[in-house]
Amino acid sequence: MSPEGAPTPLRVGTRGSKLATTQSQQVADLLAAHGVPAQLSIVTTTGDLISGPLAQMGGTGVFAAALRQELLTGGVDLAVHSLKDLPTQDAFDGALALAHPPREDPRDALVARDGLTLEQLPAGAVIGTGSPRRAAQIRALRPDCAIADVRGNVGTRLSRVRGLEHHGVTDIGVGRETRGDLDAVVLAASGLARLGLSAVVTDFLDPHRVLPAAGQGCLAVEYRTEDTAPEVLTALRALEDSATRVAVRAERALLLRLEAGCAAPVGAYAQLETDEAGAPVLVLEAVVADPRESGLQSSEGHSSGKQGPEILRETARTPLPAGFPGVDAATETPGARSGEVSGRVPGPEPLEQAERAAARLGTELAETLLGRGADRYTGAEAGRA
Ligand SMILES: NCc1[nH]cc(CCC(=O)O)c1CC(=O)O
Repeated sequence: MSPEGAPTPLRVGTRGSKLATTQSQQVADLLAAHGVPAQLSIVTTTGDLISGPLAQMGGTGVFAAALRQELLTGGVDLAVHSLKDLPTQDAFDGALALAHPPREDPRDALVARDGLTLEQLPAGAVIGTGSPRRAAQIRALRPDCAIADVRGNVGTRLSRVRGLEHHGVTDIGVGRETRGDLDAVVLAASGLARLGLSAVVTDFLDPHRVLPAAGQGCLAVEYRTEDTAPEVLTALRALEDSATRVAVRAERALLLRLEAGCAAPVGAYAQLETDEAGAPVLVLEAVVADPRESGLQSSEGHSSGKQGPEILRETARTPLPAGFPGVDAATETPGARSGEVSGRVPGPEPLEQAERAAARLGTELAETLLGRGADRYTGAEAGRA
């Protein structure tokens, strides 16, 4: 607020891509609906000017780093990220924190020619993706199909599918000769939905068969812990979803323990369930794939290996505090529920307790995977694949 009381719009930092500005505007609109007028402030990075294989120069983390820098130095008041592109390491000693709006569709989506599903694609079909995680899992299901390395924004990728050449015609970097050269591409369902493009999806892939990236489908709103205005904190709390917060805590703890970056062949998906007695349980599924048989590595080109890559798969679960997430932990006071939890020693608040359990779950599942040799495929070396 200015001294006169007229609201100064909050500056919401965002990347400049159509997907980024669309989803950031959705957050700005939510903030406005909660009484905090907000406008986008596009943060351009050197990475945005390069159309080459970004994953090989350190991945999408470079975009997040530039946004975070702008937030830390006060150039913007908030930053909106796709959570899956946000590095897991906290390098800022608590100077920044995240609010988590409810997760949207976590699934990967196949966009194929002629309305085909993954199952219906003919043998020899070529499927485009730049993600070793998607490539490996798709190859495991369809070892008779080939993978093509596809990069670029959503429009560019869609234009590679035969019949969808009209997408992305104004994008820089899409060559006329590569339009329509593939049978299908795989993209995040949430990204397509935010752009109003869900109708192009021909097969929503079961998230238990093709595990999404940690945090896929989630936006994260980052803010400074020291000097964010109280009315902004109130608005952020209103768009916060505790079930999402706890699920992604488990997924990202797994990633952190595996020392895996956003380009690593790791899938992780956590969901809140209830056990037979109706008590809340967090279930975490994870895969670590061998990227060498994914068909993405250049030495192989379009891989034609007879069998798909090795996939390490594990599932683990942990109980959560009774009542979670039905209670609004943000407004709860420790004594408020003492009637319901009689006989229990007063402990940390349910949300905090749930987050700790989630982080432990992720770390322990990562250790199980490491015990099975997952370090062969993740970490500094393999993450470049
Ligand atoms: N790596 C690119 C990226 N980062 C975030 C999304 C949108 C989905 C999301 O917010 O999780 C996408 C597009 C895609 O993976 O198809």
